[in-house]
Amino acid sequence: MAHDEPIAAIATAVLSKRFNHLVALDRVTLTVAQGTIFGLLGPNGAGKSTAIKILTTLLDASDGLARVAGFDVAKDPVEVRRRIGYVPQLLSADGALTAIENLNLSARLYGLRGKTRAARVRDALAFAGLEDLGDRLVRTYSGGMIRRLEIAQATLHVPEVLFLDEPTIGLDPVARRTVWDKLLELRQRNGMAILITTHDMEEAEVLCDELGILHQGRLVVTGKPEELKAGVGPAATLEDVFAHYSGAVLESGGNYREIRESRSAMRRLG
Ligand SMILES: Nc1ncnc2c1ncn2[C@@H]1O[C@H](COP(=O)(O)OP(=O)(O)OP(=O)(O)O)[C@@H](O)[C@H]1O
Repeated sequence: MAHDEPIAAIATAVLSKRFNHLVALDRVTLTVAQGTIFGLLGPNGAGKSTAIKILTTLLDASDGLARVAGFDVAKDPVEVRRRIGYVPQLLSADGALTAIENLNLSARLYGLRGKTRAARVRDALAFAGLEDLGDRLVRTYSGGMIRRLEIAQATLHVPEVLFLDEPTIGLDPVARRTVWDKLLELRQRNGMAILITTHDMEEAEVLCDELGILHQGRLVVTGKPEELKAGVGPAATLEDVFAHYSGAVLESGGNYREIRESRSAMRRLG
């Protein structure tokens, strides 16, 4: 490998995870370049969340290697954590606090202080489009506003790689599009690499530069949306690609169990 080759945002080699006898991730080898928005697709139980948890240092792999922003997740987890942001599947903002309080809390956790902290919180509030609502309790926000706040919280320290687990599940089409715009803005402004999991084929097509399909823990294909479609057939849609590689057909709107879970989390906040 040439010395001046840029460090990959994410690089895994034969990464595996077993839960007792269940193989949740099976020898996954993947590279995501800096500045790429990568969409990880796959039916329920395919291993998407497990992959994100290993890459964000929340879970140990059973075998194989994973490097994020150039650091080994097993050997240098603290260095990895400094360089990543993570928006989990269930809501993470605190509904009993205001947006400004939530942002200040995250900023403290990232070790930001004084004027830098105040400036970052101000910028983050503007980024989330919540300047006029920063003093309101988050439980009064819509789902889209909460998601924008969570993305702002997860990027206060300007990470090199941002992970989002089903970022737009349960959002209406307008709110969903606003979240896409925010992610595109982060990529454009900071060259951030972004890895999302999704069941939403429109999201995969419109937002993602590259896709990977996980099926029973195995990464069965990766490529740009256009390449994947062309590989399946002349008039193939991404739904066809998904069905071809995973044998699964998506119900419209994605997975219902998850939508129910995210809605019940929103109810808890409200
Ligand atoms: N802590 C755990 N203990 C045992 N099994 C687990 C654990 N976490 C995940 N699994 C199993 O590992 C497999 C992969 O789960 P994972 O949550 O990564 O899938 P996913 O692709 O994210 O699915 P979904 O789309 O439903 O979120 C599933 O069979 C799941 O039941």
